Amino acid sequence: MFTGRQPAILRKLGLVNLQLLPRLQLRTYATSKLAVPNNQKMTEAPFKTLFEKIDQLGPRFIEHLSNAVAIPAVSADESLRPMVVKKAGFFRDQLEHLGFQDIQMRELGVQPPPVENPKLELPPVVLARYGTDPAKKTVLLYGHYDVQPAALEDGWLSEPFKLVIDEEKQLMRARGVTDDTGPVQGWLNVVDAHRELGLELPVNLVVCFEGMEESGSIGLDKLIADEADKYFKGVDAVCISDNYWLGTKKPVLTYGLRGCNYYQIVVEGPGADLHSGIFGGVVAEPAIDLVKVFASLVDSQGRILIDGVNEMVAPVTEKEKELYEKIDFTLDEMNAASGSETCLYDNKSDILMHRWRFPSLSIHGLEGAFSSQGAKTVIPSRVVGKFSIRTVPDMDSATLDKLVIDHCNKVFQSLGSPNTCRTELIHDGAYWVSNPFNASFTAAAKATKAVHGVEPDFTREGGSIPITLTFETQLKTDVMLLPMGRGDDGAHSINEKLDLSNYFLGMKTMAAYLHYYAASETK
Ligand SMILES: NCC(=O)N[C@@H](Cc1c[nH]cn1)C(=O)O
Ligand SMILES: [Zn+2]
Ligand SMILES: [Zn+2]
Repeated sequence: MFTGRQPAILRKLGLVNLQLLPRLQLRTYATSKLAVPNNQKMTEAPFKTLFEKIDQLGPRFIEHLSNAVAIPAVSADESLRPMVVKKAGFFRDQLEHLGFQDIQMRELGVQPPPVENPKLELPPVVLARYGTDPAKKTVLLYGHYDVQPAALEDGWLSEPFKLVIDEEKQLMRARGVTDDTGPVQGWLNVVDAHRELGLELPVNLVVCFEGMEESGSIGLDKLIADEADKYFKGVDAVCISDNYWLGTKKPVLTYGLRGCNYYQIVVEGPGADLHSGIFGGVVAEPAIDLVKVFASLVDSQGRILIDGVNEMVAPVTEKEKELYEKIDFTLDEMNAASGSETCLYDNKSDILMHRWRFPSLSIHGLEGAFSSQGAKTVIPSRVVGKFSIRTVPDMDSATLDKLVIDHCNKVFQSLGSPNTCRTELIHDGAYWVSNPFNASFTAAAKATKAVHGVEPDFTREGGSIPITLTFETQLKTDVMLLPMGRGDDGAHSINEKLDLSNYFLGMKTMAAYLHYYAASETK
């Protein structure tokens, strides 16, 4: 249990909802089983001490996270690029302070089109290593320090770039707490806890933190390919903590991701925005053309209507069907996470299959059109529609691009509009499916059992981490996804949160994973 000093410390940091402050009690997230594994190496580094140290350093770990999320590092917003760079510096400073070596801020050059500012520099990739002992295994930790956009007026309960602790719900709220600033900070805290104890890390670490993940990891593929035999030489396993449990109670380990091809449709016409009373019914309106193209992409049941797309999807096998039945998940959990009863499917298997192994098409937004309160009577002269397709085995990315662009061109042609329309890919990232039967997954499963007292479910994820497949193929190594947050954390949404228990138990699981992996029989 934290001491009575905690609330004052947190108040000084401005971390709590002040009305709730007098009742604030940070719990110690005791593990259900403080295992000392039956392995010689592990008994030298008993978890009990390590886990107690993680709890004891709680205020420091929350303060670091609070400082990190205060930097609005939104990679999709060109005007905020200096903030993304600032956040890279924030983590570099911590790495330095923690004794990491060979710290490099790798520049990736100018961001390729489509982009507003043709001279916009990509944010740096932060590389660092901790230890170079040839007798130890080497684990590469990948994470991203950029975040999705967020604005108070979208419906946040508090400023999105200010960490607030909700004492009643025992959670932290801010953009990035779960995706992916919390887990990135968590890894550094694990190193911090070892150092505070004078406890040697059981593995060498290589860190790769990027600032463009939420915008397709532009530029990172090349760096990884270039460094596979240099900076990343000798990496035995890659661990990524950048996804979520399926539900809210049971920890999971993840062996699959969907890919994501993100497109924009640009429709242009009149020379300027026009008065609809003067020009309405007289000029061809770009927004009308755009919604017609949008409407041709997908139906209200989520079926993709672009010829040839569904035909690329690998068929469902009987063996695969059994997998879904074993997963701990319910329609109620799905509804709770979406805050609605809008699910298109009424049973677990269909939900999981449509989340993990079928493609989906989402319409994200419309740039250039009136979107404020009130009733402005304008005809926008140029609109840009944004949509993406989550991809799955065996879809081919280049073939998909061609099918999508041909489809949009064909539909626009059929409108007979004098406007112009072009569809282009903004960025893409590959899907990834791996085999969860390797030393890294086994170590993570043991760590989960030791910390949470339950065996994890093995899941796939509907989201994407564009660089995952690149790590696997370029480094010729196993990649394992070890999520920290829960399925209802609201990543990318309003009021993104990370439960305090997930932050603390997550760090303990990360720490235990490193120890179990070090002790495994693989090197
Ligand atoms: N936590 C992973 C995540 O949120 N990934 C993003 C990555 C992305 C962004 N654009 C395309 N892929 C996701 O939306 O899945
Ligand atoms: Zn992420
Ligand atoms: Zn994300």
